[in-house]
Amino acid sequence: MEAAMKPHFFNHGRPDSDPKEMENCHWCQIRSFKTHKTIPITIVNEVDDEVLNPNFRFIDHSVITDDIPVADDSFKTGCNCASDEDCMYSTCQCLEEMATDSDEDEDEDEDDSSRNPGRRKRFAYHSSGPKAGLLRSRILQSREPIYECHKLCSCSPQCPNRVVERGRTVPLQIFRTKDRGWGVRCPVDLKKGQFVDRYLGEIITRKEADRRRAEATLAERKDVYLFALDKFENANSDDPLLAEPPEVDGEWMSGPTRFINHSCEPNMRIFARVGDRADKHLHDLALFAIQDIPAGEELTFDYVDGLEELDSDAHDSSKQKDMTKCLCGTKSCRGYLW
Ligand SMILES: C[S@@+](CC[C@H](N)C(=O)[O-])C[C@H]1O[C@@H](n2cnc3c(N)ncnc32)[C@H](O)[C@@H]1O
Repeated sequence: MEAAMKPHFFNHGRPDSDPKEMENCHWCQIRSFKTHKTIPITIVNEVDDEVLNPNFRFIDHSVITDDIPVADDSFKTGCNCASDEDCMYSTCQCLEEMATDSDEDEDEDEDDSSRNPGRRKRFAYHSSGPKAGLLRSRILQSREPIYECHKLCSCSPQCPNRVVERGRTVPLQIFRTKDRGWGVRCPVDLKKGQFVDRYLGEIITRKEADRRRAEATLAERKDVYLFALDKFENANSDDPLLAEPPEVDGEWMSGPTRFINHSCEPNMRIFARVGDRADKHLHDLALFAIQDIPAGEELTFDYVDGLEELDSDAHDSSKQKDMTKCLCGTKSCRGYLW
């Protein structure tokens, strides 16, 4: 690892540095992100001599491939709330499809519908006090999508309904585990309901994802990095992208979340987050802490969260021989990843 870092720390930045070498350097890639000074991504290996695959590239936003249509700006709409505060209430157009209002939320400590009966908070987050900006418990326990304001809305970038939109706010560290390759931890404490980061990658058609799966020598290896954007999948939809949703491939380009390992007792969960509803098929995969996570604890999520077929395969002895053994080490470990 030290040898791999040397060219970066001694050469990159000099006027005579090889631009190609710098382009392929992981440290140059992560240092180029505008968040690097305040919330850096770091890479450490205190276990062995492994380095990250040199063909992997760090990116700070997903790359939409040419085959994926993006809605024309004329089809996009934002809310026209008069103030940022208005974006918390059911009157905000961005929240029309949020399932229910917040007064059903047991731990909602700040709902003012009793004081102000015409206005019911509907957005996904707590709005004030120590929990401000954290996902509300009812949503945290559900698998409901999160609808947020975005850049075409009339509200400001500080709008309380733009948590994922504003991006990662905590540093992350990629570290070498003893038995599961690389993993990820956060050097600061995370709170239950706190947004951590998006899962990034190349956004490709399902057809292309199937082609890549078939091309990979071991299909299981490829599946590890492919996530379908299927929250709104509807086989009968006239919209081909909802009938056959795209997938995100994080194998060769992604952010730090691509190195997060699986646990059968995870401390995070992925939520579908929608910005502009015209681009629903391109919803974000947003990772949130589902419990308080102390600084330095490994971050994990359940790779088969809600996928009953894979879950039952893990208990089927005839299928187990072809499955990857799970080493999460938790009490409720299913024994196999997939
Ligand atoms: C998305 S990658 C996570 C990063 C990976 N550890 C690496 O070094 O690139 C998924 C792969 O990590 C390993 N992995 C993740 N969670 C695991 C677990 N609970 N038990 C065993 N292996 C795991 C498996 O090899 C799996 O195919």
